[in-house]
Amino acid sequence: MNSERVKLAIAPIGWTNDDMPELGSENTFQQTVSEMALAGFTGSEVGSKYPRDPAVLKPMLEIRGIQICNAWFSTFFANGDKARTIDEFINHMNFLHAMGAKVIGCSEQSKSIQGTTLAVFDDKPHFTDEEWRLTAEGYNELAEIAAEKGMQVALHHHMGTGIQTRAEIDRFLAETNDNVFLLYDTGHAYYSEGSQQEMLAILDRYLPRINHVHLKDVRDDVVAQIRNEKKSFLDGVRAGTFTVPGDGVIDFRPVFALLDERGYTGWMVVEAEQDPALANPFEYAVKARKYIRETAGI
Ligand SMILES: O=C1C[C@@H](O)[C@H](O)[C@@H](O)C1=O
Ligand SMILES: [Co+2]
Repeated sequence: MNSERVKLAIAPIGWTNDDMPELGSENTFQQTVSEMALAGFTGSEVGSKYPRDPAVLKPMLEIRGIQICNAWFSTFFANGDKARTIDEFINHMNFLHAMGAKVIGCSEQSKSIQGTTLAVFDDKPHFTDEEWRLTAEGYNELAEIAAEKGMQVALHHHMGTGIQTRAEIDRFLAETNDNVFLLYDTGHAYYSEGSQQEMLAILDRYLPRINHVHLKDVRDDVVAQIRNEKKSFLDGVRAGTFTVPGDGVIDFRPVFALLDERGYTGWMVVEAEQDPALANPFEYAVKARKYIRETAGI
């Protein structure tokens, strides 16, 4: 891959999991960002332990050679919560803008079960036509707001949400304007669709609308257990659904080849939430960095 076009980041969720803050509560912000840099990454997303004042955060990252490339934002358009979503989005966008990020990765969380004890496969929400309309309208508006700052909005397809499956990604991108992008997460695409082929089909079809990439690997045996035993998304994370690229079932070589051939420009973010007591975050960050160097050549 071309390191002029593609930059490598890692998410803090492997050190401290904001969805379950008891996982990795002992890991400090400074340890997290120091280990990211030591493992060879130049970017990060934002975790709950990061100082939220850009004047404080920026120098602490700059000294370690780390840039902020994105931070998760939850939207609630399908619920009809447009005014509150847009207000909070503007604050979030201004923070990311001050940090120099170009992308705002959002997830439509209306009716989401990702943080609950419900079965992730059986109990996921399905939007009505009206909920789809509200969601598309909301994202079109976010994209316009972001463009005023020279930024772009991306939708993170996610297990347990109304935009999880390949068909739901198709519908979202068909109903939104071309300036609404997709945050492509290998782990969620594989987990939802169940195969490398389907995961790659999403990437292949929507590459021109993909402006941010999350690299997660998946443990197939854990996914099978979650499906068969009707467990929740978070049960899966605790049991080890996800791991770093090169440590699970996904072959990342075709992912890197497609991105490279089609001129993808932006960040690839290693994002592998697992229990830090079982998977030492620094060790796994080094493992991921080595695998990417060997398979993507960057
Ligand atoms: O981008 C992400 C952020 C996390 O909070 C989430 O649960 C994870 O699975 C993910 O892909
Ligand atoms: Co992700």
